Amino acid sequence: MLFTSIVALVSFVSLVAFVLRFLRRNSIRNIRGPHVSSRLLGFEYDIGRQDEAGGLETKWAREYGPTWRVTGSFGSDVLMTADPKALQHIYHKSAYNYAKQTAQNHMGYIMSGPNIVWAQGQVHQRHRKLMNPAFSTAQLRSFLPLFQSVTYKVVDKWKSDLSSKKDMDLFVNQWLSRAALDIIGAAAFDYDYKALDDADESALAKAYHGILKDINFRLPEVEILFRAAWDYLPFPILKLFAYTPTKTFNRVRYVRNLYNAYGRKILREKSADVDAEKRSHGKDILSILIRANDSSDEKTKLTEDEILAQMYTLTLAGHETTASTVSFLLYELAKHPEYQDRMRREVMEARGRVAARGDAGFTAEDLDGMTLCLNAIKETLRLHPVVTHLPRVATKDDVIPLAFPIATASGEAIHEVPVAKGQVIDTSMLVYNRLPQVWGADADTWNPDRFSRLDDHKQTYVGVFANLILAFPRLTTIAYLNLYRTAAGTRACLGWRFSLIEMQVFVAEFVGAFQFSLPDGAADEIQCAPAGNIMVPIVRGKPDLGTALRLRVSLVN
Ligand code: HEM
Repeated sequence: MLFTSIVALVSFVSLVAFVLRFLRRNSIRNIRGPHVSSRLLGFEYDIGRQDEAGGLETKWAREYGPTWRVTGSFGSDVLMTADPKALQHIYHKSAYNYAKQTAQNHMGYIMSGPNIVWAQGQVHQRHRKLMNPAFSTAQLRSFLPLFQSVTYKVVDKWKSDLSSKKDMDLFVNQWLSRAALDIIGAAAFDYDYKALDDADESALAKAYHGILKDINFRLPEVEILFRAAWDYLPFPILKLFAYTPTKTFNRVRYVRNLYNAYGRKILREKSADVDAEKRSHGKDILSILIRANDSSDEKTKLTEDEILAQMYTLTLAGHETTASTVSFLLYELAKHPEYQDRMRREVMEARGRVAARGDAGFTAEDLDGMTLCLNAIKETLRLHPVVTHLPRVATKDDVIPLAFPIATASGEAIHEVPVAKGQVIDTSMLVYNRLPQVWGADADTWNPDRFSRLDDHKQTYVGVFANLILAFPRLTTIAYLNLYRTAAGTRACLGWRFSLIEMQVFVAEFVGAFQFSLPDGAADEIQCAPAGNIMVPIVRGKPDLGTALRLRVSLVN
């Protein structure tokens, strides 16, 4: 009742603010686009209710071209785009002119406080400058032995379980998530989450499991409106919403309080002068961050709350993302046994060279030399981007260029879209990653060999890794390939190289030791479901199991 009253009040204030804003100017009215089922709830309701993430947006792009207009919450007009030039413009060329949308961004603040993913403008620049040194290539490569030792733990456990049976069915994503959590704990703050030892005993590991899904999956209508209204409210009011009495917010508060208790203790230990020797040599991300902070001037320093927020954010941003991506990759290998065999031969040949050298494990160069494995990672980031779409808001009037012209409602072909200050633009990495114009006629299918024929330097640069990840500079998304590249630029995923090395280790060790196939019924059971702006694997019809992707695992002969 209390919550409903808050929502009613917030919705009223927001509606007034929205109408005033709407009456001012609208420069995208002539752009064509689909109808949505509710003008009040907007397109987020429709795309959040579909079975498979991205199906609807891909259909829209095929009908209207890679840029279209769609109704957002409270009947607002949102520009949606997957156009490479538009993404490049928004994420690289004019990044600070496109701010994060409060309705979506503020949850990050409620979850972990003033962190780098939430920060904007100059505050973001300050966070990024202090955090960058901890993510240099040399620094991240030094984590390779850690990635390997955690991965061997899973490999040894599975081998031991398989010593008495031919095969077993596992929720592989849950194992990967626990392994990735142990890795980020050790790499980021030299802390052992003990998630692999016994997840039931580790309160933090248990609390984290599936949290990104739980706080975004199929939200009730009233909560969708509540969050949409945040766009129209000032920060001091937004801060109060941390105390919202609903299941979602209770969960967020529980995890944050639990985390704060551990985080403050770790931070105190790291910052204390008692172990100055250890502190000056600590190789974990937090130690590097504290050293960079100590030597920066007062104005640019991170506060204790900001450092704490980064720690929590790195944990959240850095484990389920990687675990889900590798799970989707193993799922694709189960469906493509011929590619799995080729990858395994590649891993075995590399192992032969490692043994001939007398080394114990792969070096970073060995992993980089495994082209088939690398292509499988790129292709999975392309077809199953964990972050499917991100909204941005124009902070001033601008003109967004297009690589692929679109026809307006009056039939005119346009090569750019003028946008007014305040315009919301939803950028779809998922649709970009499936554009036949960029990836070829087979863009909807998983085919890692495409990366042997594609020259990503000829593509419009959108993302770091393979031009894939908005978030991962050139290898993709626009972000990983072009995709990781898209949210690349100023706000590229800071952990993309960390995640890449981690994925290379997981893939080489798992494929070298195990065969993956689909258990009976799994083809119908596995669902890549939308949860807010991320994609999560769940068991169809059983979302309460949390994120879950079941595969059959057997030993390689
Ligand atoms: C497959 C794995 C991953 C994916 C798909 C991914 C995706 C993304 C995306 C799309 C963004 C941009 C978000 C936005 O602009 O709103 C981002 C930012 C970020 N990611 Fe990742 N990420 C991954 C792994 C990691 C890992 C392992 C870490 C940490 C070790 C990490 C740390 C961060 C941080 C700190 C940011 C914020 C950067 C900034 O705003 O300056 N990510 N990531």
